[in-house]
Order: sequence, then structure tokens, then C-alpha cells
Amino acid sequence: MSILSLQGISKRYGAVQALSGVTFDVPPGSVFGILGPNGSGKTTLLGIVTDVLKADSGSFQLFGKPGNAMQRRSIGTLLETPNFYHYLSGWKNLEISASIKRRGADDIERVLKVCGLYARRDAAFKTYSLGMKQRLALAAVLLGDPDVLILDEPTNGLDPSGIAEVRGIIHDLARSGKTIILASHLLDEVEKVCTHVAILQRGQLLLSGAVTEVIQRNDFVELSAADNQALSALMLRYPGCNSAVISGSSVIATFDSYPDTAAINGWCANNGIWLSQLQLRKKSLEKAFLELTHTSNS
Ligand SMILES: Nc1ncnc2c1ncn2[C@@H]1O[C@H](COP(=O)(O)OP(=O)(O)OP(=O)(O)O)[C@@H](O)[C@H]1O
Repeated sequence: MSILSLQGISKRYGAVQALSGVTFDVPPGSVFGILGPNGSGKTTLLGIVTDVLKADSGSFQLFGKPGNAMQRRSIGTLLETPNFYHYLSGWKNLEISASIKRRGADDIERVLKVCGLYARRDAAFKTYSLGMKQRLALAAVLLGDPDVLILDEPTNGLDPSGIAEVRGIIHDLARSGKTIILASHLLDEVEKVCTHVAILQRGQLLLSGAVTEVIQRNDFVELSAADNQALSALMLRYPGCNSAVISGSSVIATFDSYPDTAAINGWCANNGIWLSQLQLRKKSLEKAFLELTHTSNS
């Protein structure tokens, strides 16, 4: 059963079509990245799922059932930085958060430890660094130990060490079995932390699936032999090979599906070409994303 299942979600703000028929499923235990450039509809989508906004059409289910208030209470959401009291300590602020949320009053020590803030629990919020403030926001989300977390741009505005700290917490939460849905426009970030991804552009879903599949679909093979012309011609006859271009001293070959290097090696040898180089090259999610969005623009 999917944790979250979206079917044909559309939303328009006046002349702006923010979401157009978005459909995808979030598997349990995944870290699911909703990725897209600014204005692609990520926040709108999270707003709909958390009942802050209403979709014009389409539907979604949480835990296999139409979303209701009870289910939403079992989800930790961080859509925007909460208004913490500057003169109060981290601990006191969490006491207030727990009473507003009506959950997690006895969970404050744990969430402060998870977010690496326990040592500074009694210091005033205004003395916290930006990274600590964001981790306190995350701590508030974790009150009551929800199984599902929805986070909008959780590393926004942080410096590299702040980003790494938040990423570390997300990794630990994922390892403990939480399902995490997070929106980000940072491709590198999503690649490092997410198991699954949905890519949005101007409200359209371009693609969704496991990050490894999204990247693997774009893997390519770099190979060379004494006669690269002959190698390129041979590779074009290899089943599933859709391009084989000479680049410098190598041939770059791309494929319909994940390339099997052992099979490629065997194919070349059986056809009288002995390879001096054969390497599977991984494209980054960033490269895959840029190609995908470029193709859909053209
Ligand atoms: N309340 C609103 N009124 C009018 N237009 C809106 C409103 N909220 C969002 N939009 C527009 O809808 C589109 C999607 O916005 P949304 O904030 O969901 O995108 P996003 O991917 O989260 O962007 P960002 O990364 O900048 O936060 C944008 O064109 C935005 O300008």
C-alpha cells in the first residue's frame, strides 16, 4: 500500500496553471523528493496534500484512504519555518509547539537529541544559528514521533554545514523507517538523500520513480578499441544501443535500458573487436534532470 497516492491533481491560481493532472505514488519507507525549478508547483502540491489548499480536480489517498483530519494528525509537516519565540529557549518553544499540536509533550528531550540540540536546550532561540533554528523546526515536526514527514525545502537558506546536518538527520530518520516526502529545487541534495523522485516542471509531472532507475536510465558506456570507427559501427548494431559516437579517443554509447557491460564485452569479442577500455559512466540526477527539462521545453 502506498503512503500517499495522487491521481490527476490539478490546481489553478487565476491565469497560472500551478498543477496539471499530477499522478504518482509514494511507497512506504521511501525518502521521496519532489523536485522542480522555482514555480514548478512543489509547494502547491504539498499544500494540497496537507489540506492547506484545495485541488480543483483529482484526488489523493493517505494510507490507502481519502485524506482526513485524523490521518493528517499522524503526519509531521514542515511547510514554512514556524514562528518560534525569540526570547524563549529551544525547550520552551517545543513545549509550546507540543501544546499547539496536542502531541509530543513528553517527547521533547528525544526530539532535541535527534536534532542535535539537547546541549543548547536552555539557550534562547535568538542565540541559535540559522542551522540550529531549522533543526529546531525539524524537532517540532518530530514531536509525537510521526511515521510520515512532509518537508518543504528543509535546507533552504542554510550554509553547506547546515545542509549536511539536516541531511544527516533525514538519513537517520529514513533509516529508522520513516517515510519522508520533501520538496526541493536542489538536485544534488535530492540525489544524496532521496530514494525516489517526482520531477515537476510548470505544474506537469515529467517523471517519477526510484532515483537509481532515473539515473540508470541515463547511464552510458565509454569504450575504445584499436579501430574506433569499426567499434562505433558495431555498437550501433548492438541490441538496444541507440547511439555510438566517437568522442576523443573513445566511443560513447547510449542504450534504451541499463547497459550490461559483460554482454557488451562479449558482443565485441564475438565480432572480432577487442576492447582496450570499457566503462559504465553514471550520469548525475542533475544531468538527467537538465536533459529532461530541456527536452520538454523544446
Ligand atoms: N497564492 C497564489 N496566487 C497566485 N499564484 C500563485 C499562488 N501560489 C503560487 N502561485 C503560482 O503557482 C506556481 C507554482 O507555485 P509553487 O509555489 O507551488 O511552486 P514551487 O515549485 O514551490 O516554487 P518555489 O520553489 O519557488 O517555492 C507559480 O507560478 C506561482 O507563482
